[in-house]
Amino acid sequence: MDSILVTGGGPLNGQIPIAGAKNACLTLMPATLLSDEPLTLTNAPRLSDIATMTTLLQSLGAEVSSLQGGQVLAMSSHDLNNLTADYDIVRKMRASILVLGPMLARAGQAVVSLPGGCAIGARPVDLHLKALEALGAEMELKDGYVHAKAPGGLKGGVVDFPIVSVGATENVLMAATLAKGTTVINNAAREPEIVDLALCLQKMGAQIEGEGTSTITVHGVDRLHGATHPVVTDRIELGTYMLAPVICGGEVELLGGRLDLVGAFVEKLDQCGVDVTETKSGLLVKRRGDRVKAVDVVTEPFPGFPTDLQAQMMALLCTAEGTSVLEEKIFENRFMHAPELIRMGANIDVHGGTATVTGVERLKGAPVMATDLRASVSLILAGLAAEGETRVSRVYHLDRGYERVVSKLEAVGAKIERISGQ
Ligand SMILES: CC(=O)N[C@H]1[C@@H](OP(=O)(O)OP(=O)(O)OC[C@H]2O[C@@H](n3ccc(=O)[nH]c3=O)[C@H](O)[C@@H]2O)O[C@H](CO)[C@@H](O)[C@@H]1O
Ligand SMILES: C=C(OP(=O)(O)O)C(=O)O
Repeated sequence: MDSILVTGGGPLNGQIPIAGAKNACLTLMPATLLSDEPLTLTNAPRLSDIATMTTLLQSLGAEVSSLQGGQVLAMSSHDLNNLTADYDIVRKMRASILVLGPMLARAGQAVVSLPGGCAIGARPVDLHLKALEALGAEMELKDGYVHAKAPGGLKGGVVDFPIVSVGATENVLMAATLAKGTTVINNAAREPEIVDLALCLQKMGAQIEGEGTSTITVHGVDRLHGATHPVVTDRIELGTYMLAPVICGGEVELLGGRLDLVGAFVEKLDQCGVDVTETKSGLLVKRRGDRVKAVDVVTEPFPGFPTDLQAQMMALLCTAEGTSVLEEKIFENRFMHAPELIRMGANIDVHGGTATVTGVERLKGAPVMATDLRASVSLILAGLAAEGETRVSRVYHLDRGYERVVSKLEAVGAKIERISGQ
């Protein structure tokens, strides 16, 4: 197992290019199952999660070619010769459940392994199943698998989500494109990844209105055709690297960065004492003083502060002046980075879904363990600001969501290296 060694040091200066969004690409890829014509995605990120989705789609009979070093994914689902998403693939990645809606819509049946919980929470899929039932699907849970059927095809319906779910909105949005009649999705997720999916489906011939708002209306069509679509910028990778010059000092331009993707996050940065300026190529980030000020953060669905940036924000607030309160409202167990940050000298008190962080002047390097994707990168950010060396182990979590993290940070002056097999 590889680890990453970070030596805390001076300011970071230069440019970091931001990749296409993992979470958009993971829902755009299953959209290929909706059509027998090719779907090509450009600006795809090169990540292990994308490789896992590739394997899953191929196991269902789709052809997926990774071109231009992985930045272009050429997919074609002419024949779906297997309608079972196997446990051995699904268990690796929860986003695998996103093949359920498209398979059901196209083939009238699907068997998908239940993904199970993960380190950050139980993460049930009940909302995915109920939403598809509202479109006439019949569901049975057997031996750890969801057996779904829609013998006469899916029919438009009304979906009322009791809470906002990104994945469930994506699943039912894809399914509704081929359902007979009109579907209304109430309390839909508004994340940029949903808008990106809707844009791609529209290019494929889907009739969708209201994407980016809480009510999405889909008028079903008989078939979808091929399309080419660029994956939207990764707002979580963007937010993560925006924190690098804030934690270390210096000035970094995030190429491809867009303010509309990170509004709530930028608002918090401004309150902390950080300048974020739009440039021709992206966003320029610079800390105003020597040390940021404490700020309270509550995670919420978009357009609120994203849960996927909470760990990284905590790493920053560990060295802020004053006491910050972070409330995690999306996942019940998403503070596993806190004990590791405490090993580096942070002052953090966790009670249920609330973490109180009192800033210290400087963290100290230590061996730490990554427990999930965003926790891993928060420890790297903390290490960049700490005195001495920080070794982050279990970095396979990081490979799920950050491409070329070492070279991107090295390019702006960070002392960071990947060590194989440790
Ligand atoms: C691949 C992907 O895009 N992952 C993102 C997606 O995950 P994901 O789509 O899994 O997250 P959801 O928005 O569905 O989860 C929100 C909340 O709803 C709960 N829930 C969800 C579905 C369900 O059927 N029942 C249920 O109770 C979840 O446990 C969680 O507490 O959105 C999350 C919230 O922004 C992000 O942190 C993840 O990075
Ligand atoms: C939680 C995340 O991803 P996933 O939903 O794929 O586990 C994430 O991207 O931070």
